[in-house]
Amino acid sequence: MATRSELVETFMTTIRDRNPGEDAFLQAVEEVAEDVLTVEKANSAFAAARVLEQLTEPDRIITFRVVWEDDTGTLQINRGWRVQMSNAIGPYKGGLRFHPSVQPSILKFLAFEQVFKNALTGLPLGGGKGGADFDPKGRSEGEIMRFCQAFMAELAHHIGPDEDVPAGDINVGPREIGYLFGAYKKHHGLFQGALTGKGQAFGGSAMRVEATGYGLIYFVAAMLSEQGDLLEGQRIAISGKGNVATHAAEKAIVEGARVVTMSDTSGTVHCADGMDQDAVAWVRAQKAAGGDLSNPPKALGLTFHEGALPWQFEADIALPCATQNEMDAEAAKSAMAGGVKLIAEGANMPLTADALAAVEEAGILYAPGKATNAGGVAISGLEMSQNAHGQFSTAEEVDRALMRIMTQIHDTARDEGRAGGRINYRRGANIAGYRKVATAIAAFGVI
Ligand SMILES: NC(=O)C1=CN([C@@H]2O[C@H](COP(=O)(O)OP(=O)(O)OC[C@H]3O[C@@H](n4cnc5c(N)ncnc54)[C@H](O)[C@@H]3O)[C@@H](O)[C@H]2O)C=CC1
Ligand SMILES: O=C(O)CCC(=O)C(=O)O
Repeated sequence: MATRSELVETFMTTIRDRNPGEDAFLQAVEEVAEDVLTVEKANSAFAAARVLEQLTEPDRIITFRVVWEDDTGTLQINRGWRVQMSNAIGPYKGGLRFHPSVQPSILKFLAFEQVFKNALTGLPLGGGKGGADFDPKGRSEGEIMRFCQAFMAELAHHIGPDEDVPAGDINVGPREIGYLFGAYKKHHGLFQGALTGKGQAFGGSAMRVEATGYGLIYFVAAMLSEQGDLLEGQRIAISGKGNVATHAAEKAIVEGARVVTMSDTSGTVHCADGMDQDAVAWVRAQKAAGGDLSNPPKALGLTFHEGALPWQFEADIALPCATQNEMDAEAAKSAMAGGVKLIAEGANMPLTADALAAVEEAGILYAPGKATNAGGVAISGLEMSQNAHGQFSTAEEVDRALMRIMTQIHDTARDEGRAGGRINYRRGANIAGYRKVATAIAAFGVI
């Protein structure tokens, strides 16, 4: 009988051959394969359906040209994509990212992760991801609007409330979703919930903006509670300055934790005593204005460290909330040397494979993004049902639902991940997400 690592190696050889050079995608697949291939092998229906192999091959990837005019009247050409990975348990669902680094390998890894994450929410959501290699940095409001409209002119052919429901991701927030939804509505002449993260004036859910960051903190609270510990008084190092980072910081402060860092590509702002909400609001305003964190007002009590990562400062908890592979093994070791005993991912796959190995070897608590940042897509799922029923929930109701869903994801990952007196949340999340999707795929027969 093949050992577990032989199983993974044989499987990954096929996947590598089929996806040469797609490093981020291969990294995400290998991490899941390590945990689920033995489950697949032990279940004859899953094995016969070759579920994991099916899930590594997107249902389709739509590629399109996006032509728009900049403020000087010059024609600009970008490339857009939508990776529709799996609709086994619901319509394709996942965000849109506008960033110059966007290309199919990145979107395939994000869409692959999204399949498992969405299954963990317990809602009927398939997995997808999309975006464009458009860089909004330095672009005017008019340019952003025209880009969004040109992007949607193509994407509108491929999405719809029962087909594929995009939302935001890096550089796609409420403003961009407004432009995208307006363009979708005009294209089809229909008012349909084909996007989530919409403004509440036109079908959006309360709390969608806050959901990913708040949900991350609810998940961390559940991890700590499992250890008989509390958030109150914990020093939390956060990376990033975007939607996830700032809402995680905001909620952590409300819960009595001390947020000691936030960051961007220019460096890290630090406050050993813990930032207040004014400091978080300033960080958020810098992101909105396209500025960096290099010059915090004195009154906020922040010190700026050019080029520094948050992981070189003392903390109890690390929440990487910026982007993929932002924390390498050296950074992870530095965080642990500085006192970090729990790492929970706000971003998608922010730890490199080596960082993950270092964290697991050290035996500290770790939870993967597909579990911890699922709050955003969960509230997107609730936005879809609110749109379908024409009935809207209050912020308090949505927040309660968010807490319930995050606690349920925590408990599911904990129960599947218990081994030898320890909890392996990575394994638990991978197996629980896989099982749900695999059961559906196996039921469909050969199709
Ligand atoms: N917005 C959402 O609801 C969800 C977002 N995520 C993930 O959270 C992460 C952050 O997304 P948002 O906060 O929504 O984006 P955002 O557009 O609001 O903020 C972008 C963040 O990414 C950082 N960033 C971007 N490129 C970077 C780079 N090359 N190096 C270092 N930092 C970089 C920025 O400093 C900023 O913190 C991403 O991994 C995203 O996929 C995950 C689940 C849901
Ligand atoms: O709400 C959504 O559909 C998008 C969420 C997302 O992109 C993510 O979970 O990474």
